[in-house]
This record gives sequence, structure tokens and C-alpha cells, in this order.
Amino acid sequence: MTRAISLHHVSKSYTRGVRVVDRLSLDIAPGELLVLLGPSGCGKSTVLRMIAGLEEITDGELLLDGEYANDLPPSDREMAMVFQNFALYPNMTSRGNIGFPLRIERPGEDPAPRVDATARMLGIEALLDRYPRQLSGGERQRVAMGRAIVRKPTAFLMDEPLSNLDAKLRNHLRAEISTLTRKLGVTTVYVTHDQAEAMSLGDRVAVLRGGVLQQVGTPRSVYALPRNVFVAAFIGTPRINLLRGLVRAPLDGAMSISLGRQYLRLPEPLSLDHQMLRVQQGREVIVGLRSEAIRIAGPAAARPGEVPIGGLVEHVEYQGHEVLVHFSTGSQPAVVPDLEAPTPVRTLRHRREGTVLNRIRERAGALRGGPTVVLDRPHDVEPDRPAPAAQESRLPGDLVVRTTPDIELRHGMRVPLLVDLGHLFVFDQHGERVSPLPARQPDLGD
Ligand SMILES: Nc1ncnc2c1ncn2[C@@H]1O[C@H](COP(=O)(O)OP(=O)(O)OP(=O)(O)O)[C@@H](O)[C@H]1O
Repeated sequence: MTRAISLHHVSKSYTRGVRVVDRLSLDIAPGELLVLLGPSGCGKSTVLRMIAGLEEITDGELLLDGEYANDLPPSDREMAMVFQNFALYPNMTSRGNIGFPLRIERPGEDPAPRVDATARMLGIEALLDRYPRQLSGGERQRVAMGRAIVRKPTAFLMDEPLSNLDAKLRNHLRAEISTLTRKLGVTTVYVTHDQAEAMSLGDRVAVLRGGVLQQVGTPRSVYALPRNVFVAAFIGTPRINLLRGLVRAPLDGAMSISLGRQYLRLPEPLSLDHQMLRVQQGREVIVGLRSEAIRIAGPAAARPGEVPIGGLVEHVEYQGHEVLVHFSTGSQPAVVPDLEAPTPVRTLRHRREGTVLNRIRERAGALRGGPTVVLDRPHDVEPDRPAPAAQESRLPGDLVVRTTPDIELRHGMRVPLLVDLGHLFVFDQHGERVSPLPARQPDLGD
């Protein structure tokens, strides 16, 4: 049996007045693998522990197969947890560790047949008589998985189970977990701060920030249509280019978005998404360009929907199969400081005049003790004016472009670029996506 898990407006406060999880609502279907993704401290583990019954729910409801379960003891939930640190008993062999939950649950029964079957499924028969200290990290995690599986739980709750392993093993075990949970058809909630892991594993990914759900959807949909600038910046490698822009929509001329010294002229006839940008006229926005939206080529090579800009090569990152080129285009990077920082939500929120990004900026200022980008300046401010953000940005340049290793580029070269406006994201001062239109559904064929 596998479970439907529903959270309805679930909140958690450890300290009065501070919600580390804030009115979270999520419906996880039976057999689904849902990944909870977010930066450190955003409340992922707390959510998992509330589902497991290891943490009390401060507010809201947890439903298991539609039944109210806030007060159900952990053992009655029949869920298995797998942790980052494996949590094996050091004085027991793998056989003892895997069989342990069975010996507790059914003291009179011989656990051996189920332990053997589980070990076969995981390919660890040869490890059954070894102690944890005689196992590698990956082997230990397989044994821990075995211990989770052997009880035939109704759900798996996995808390960064692979983060103690090296990259190669992580990839390998990630594939194993994916295959295994699908084969067993058991509802799985998987916590990670690694977006690549989330994207490759999840049927759906739920992105959390400061205890608040930002977006939930298939990996493809959250990548293709991030709801806000935080999700856009958190998902995707290399990280999306986020630049400060200014919408120019003269009544008698072409619409464009200024990016410091350069501008993107929106092609006519304007698409519906671009038409709707008219309401942002004169306002500062955040332009999001993933690296696949930009290519190195001159204006003559432009395809419909592509517009030219120029870039100065600042840094070339050779990665073997591809090269990441950092360009200076004379624009100002927009900073999303919450990406790595914990931001518990205050329930007694002091709602001041101003935007979300304003608040982000303030927090970042407090965290870093330095200046941060001004994202909601008055309308009449010239966008070309140098801003403090430029000094803050640690990476050279303001635009990262992915290209093939056969193109020879050196620091200081001026290079023509084409921007595909079909892949343009625009976020408003609150960090919400305004283009493509917020109501747009992904048309991805999935
Ligand atoms: N027992 C506790 N008492 C008080 N505060 C806690 C407790 N457990 C967690 N917190 C706080 O709650 C917030 C969320 O913690 P949680 O462990 O859920 O985050 P996380 O997203 O899983 O982080 P990480 O990825 O670093 O494990 C953090 O600010 C943390 O300090």
C-alpha cells in the first residue's frame, strides 16, 4: 500500500512568532516522488519531520489518505526515513541492521527471508555479514535503504540521503533510488538543496524559500516557467543571468528593454507577452536570460526573434564538453540574496511600504554588511548609472553564455551576441514573473 500525503496550510514555529514553515499546502499523490528543494534553513527537513510525526504541527492539517493525521503516532504512519548520515547501528552487521525493524515489529518471525530478498533487490547480498565500519559510504547508504525498504513502508521520507557521498556515487545512487522507488511504487518525499538532484529525480519539485512554498510543478515546468525570480535563479545550471532592465514603451516608437548601455528591441509585431510589458513602461524590471537564450554570432546570422547585443569577454571557463564565457555587456546584475541564506518568516510581520525585493535587499544588506542592488528605484533614474551591485558581484562580467569548446575566445575580446527573445523572462519589482504572462501554462508535451 502507498499513501496520499496532503498538507493543508501547515505551519511550524519553534520560537513564538517565527514560522520556519509558513502555511504550506501540498498534495502528494500515491506513488509520486516529490522533491522538496530549497536553500539551507528554508524548512525542508522540518516539513519532512512533520510528515513523519517527529515534529508537532503548529498550525494546519496533515492528511494521510484523506484522514486527519496530525496526532497519529509515528509508528502508525508506517513510513520509513532515510537520512544523510545513514544512521546504521555500528555493532550490527548489514543483516542485523536491515532486519532490525522487522525484529521490532514482528518479534516472533524470522526476518531472514525478507532481509535476503531486500538485499537481492539492492544488489548487496555480499555485504550482509559486514559491519558498517567495513563498508564504503555508498554501501552504507544501500544498507540504510535496505533497512527502509524491508518493512514495506507506505512512504519513504528521504532527507538528503546522498549528500555525504562523492559526486560520481551520488549520481549512481540517485539513479538507483529513482528506479527503486518507481519499482516499489511507494510515495516518496525527498529533501535536497541540490537543484540538479531535484530536477533529475522528482516527478514534481516543490521549491521552498524561508518556509514559504514558491512553486510546485514538474522539473520541466518550473525550469521553463519559473513563477518568480527566486525560482528562476535557484533552478538551472549555469545560473540564469539576471540583469536590471528598464522598459521603454514610447507611444510612437518600438518597445525595448534597456540593459545599461545596451537595449533589447522587442520584435514587431509584439507577442502578447511583450505587449503586456507596456504596463511596466518606465519601470525597472529584472531581465532573466538563461544561457541557452544567448549565442555568439553577428547580427547577420540573426533568426526571427533574435536581437543583437555586444559583449566583452571577461573570463572563459573551460568545462571539457562546453565552455562558459563570462561577458561584460555594460548592464547591472540583479542580486537575489536569499538564495543561500536562511530566512525564517516572522508571523508578526511588520509590513512596511515597499516591495519584496526591497525587503530582500534589506536582509541581504544585514547579512552581508555591504551594499546591495537597488531594484525599485524611482522611475526617472537613469539605468546607466553605476550601482553598488557592480562592486558586489564576485564573478567577472554580467552575462554567462554557454558555447562549444571549438570557439577560441580570450579575455578582452569584443564579441557579437544574439539574444533569443522567445526565451526572455521579465520579472517585476516584486520579483514576480510578468513575461511570459504569469497565467501561461507550460506547453511542453509532458
Ligand atoms: N529543533 C529546532 N529548534 C529551533 N529551531 C529549529 C529546530 N530545528 C530547525 N530549526 C530552525 O528551523 C529552520 C528550518 O530548519 P530545517 O532544518 O527545516 O531547514 P532545512 O531547509 O532542512 O535546512 P538544511 O538543508 O540546512 O538541513 C532553521 O532556521 C533552523 O535553524
